[in-house]
Amino acid sequence: MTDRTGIFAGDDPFVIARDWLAEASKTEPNDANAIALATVDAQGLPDVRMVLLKEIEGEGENGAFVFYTNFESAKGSQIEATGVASFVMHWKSLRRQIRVRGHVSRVEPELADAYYDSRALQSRIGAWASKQSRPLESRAALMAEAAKQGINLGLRPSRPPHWGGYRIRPVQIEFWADGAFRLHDRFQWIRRDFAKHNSDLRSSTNVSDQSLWLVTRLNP
Ligand SMILES: Cc1cc2nc3c(=O)[nH]c(=O)nc-3n(C[C@H](O)[C@H](O)[C@H](O)COP(=O)(O)O)c2cc1C
Repeated sequence: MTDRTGIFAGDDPFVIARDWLAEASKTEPNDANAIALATVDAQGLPDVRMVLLKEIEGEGENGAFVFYTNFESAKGSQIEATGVASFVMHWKSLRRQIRVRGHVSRVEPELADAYYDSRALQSRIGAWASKQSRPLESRAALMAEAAKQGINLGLRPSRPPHWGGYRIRPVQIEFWADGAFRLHDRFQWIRRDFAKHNSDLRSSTNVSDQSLWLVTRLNP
């Protein structure tokens, strides 16, 4: 049992996350959907950068977070090698954060095509022109490449094979809201199947409880 009320109330973390993001979209000056996405490299060294969260999909078993990028970028290589990522989003205007850890897979090509096609033409051309995260001789070289691609690709470019979406299926989601005197509220949602395989969490799982998530209030 938890004493979850107000902004923390609800049976599904994806519904709560969507509500919080909708609220933040009204109060943030820009990019309320920006997330700091963390991955690890082959040495286990963490890496982090901002990306834009493009979708909070579904709920329950089917819930997920989606962003788009270049598969051959540093983050792309790290995700392809490890299959995991985490992110945090923080809204200064609301004084709230959401943290997510999970498994990552590519979104279906048809879905990525649809999102790609919805973008501005210059952005679609940019996805072809940029070899994201690899060295670039000069800004002029990038502009020349974009101009060249623009001529070759025409007005309806297809999605580049190296560009698409990643879907994060969380094993853990935490909702945090600022409280007076640093006595913040924190609620951690952990997938029960994940908790069972994690020795630090196993003791807190109730085998008779069939719900998908184990929800725990944490000390600030
Ligand atoms: C607010 C903000 C939003 C961004 N959104 C994206 C994005 O959606 N996708 C992306 O590939 N890069 C995005 N970037 C750029 C990334 O932070 C990063 O520079 C780039 O993806 C290369 O990262 P990597 O070398 O770790 O792969 C964004 C940057 C900022 C500051």
